[in-house]
Amino acid sequence: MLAELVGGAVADADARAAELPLDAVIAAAADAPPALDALRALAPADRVKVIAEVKRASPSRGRLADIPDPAALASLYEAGGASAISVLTEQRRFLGSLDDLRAVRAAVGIPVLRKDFIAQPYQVYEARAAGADIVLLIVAALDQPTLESLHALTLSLGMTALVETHSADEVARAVDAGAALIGVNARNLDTFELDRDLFGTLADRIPTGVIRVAESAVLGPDDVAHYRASGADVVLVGEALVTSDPTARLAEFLSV
Ligand SMILES: O=C(O)c1ccccc1NCC(=O)[C@H](O)[C@H](O)COP(=O)(O)O
Repeated sequence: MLAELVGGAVADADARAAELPLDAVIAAAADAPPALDALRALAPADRVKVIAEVKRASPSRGRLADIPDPAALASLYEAGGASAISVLTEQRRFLGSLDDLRAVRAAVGIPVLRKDFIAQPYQVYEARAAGADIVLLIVAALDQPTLESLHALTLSLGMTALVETHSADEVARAVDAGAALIGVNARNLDTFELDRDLFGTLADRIPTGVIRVAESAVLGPDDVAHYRASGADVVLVGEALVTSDPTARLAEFLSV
């Protein structure tokens, strides 16, 4: 499934590149207001921080929520205490778009993550041009030279990369790439199996000074408490927020 998702995202990026060539996207990225400091926003604190996700649908769960106004949802997230917003921009299975990202960027003053299946420089430049402060780089989707070059490109544009892992080997690769923000996704992106204990088994392999993000499978405050007790600085939450009252849910999660 991961290979299919990456292939689709790259094909969609190639189609956009046929309309707006790389040179133009590079120029648009250079013209965009500077990226916000995501490492500061997500820095370890006395309490767990939340990256709140705008997520309409997913391959594992199908349609989750309509979200006609992603900017309004993101504003609720910000008012509710989220430290950053994740916007799924993949179109085929998640029903997201770069327009969602632009709308969210215009509505909030906290960092915005482009959550997509990024495998090409074009996608990094268009993230910056659309106002993203963070891009997702999934270790399992990239060979090491590509991971390192996309990471370096992300930093050169003033952004931060959330480098996503799902095994000890992938954490080692993220560290080798110089990641300052490492996520452990509880979801296996091929089988969709969820393992809430995976973060705890890998957290110690993430060096001190690197921000630790527990991604996926937060359904209630107990899951946040479990991740926090295992060393998470930040949790990334999608489904639980878009399928209920996001303000009330965030308050529960932030009180852990
Ligand atoms: O959510 C999926 O089904 C999925 C399938 C394949 C690749 C990625 C997928 N999701 C992306 C994410 O990592 C999640 O949207 C994010 O971590 C939030 O997860 P959750 O809180 O469990 O909705």
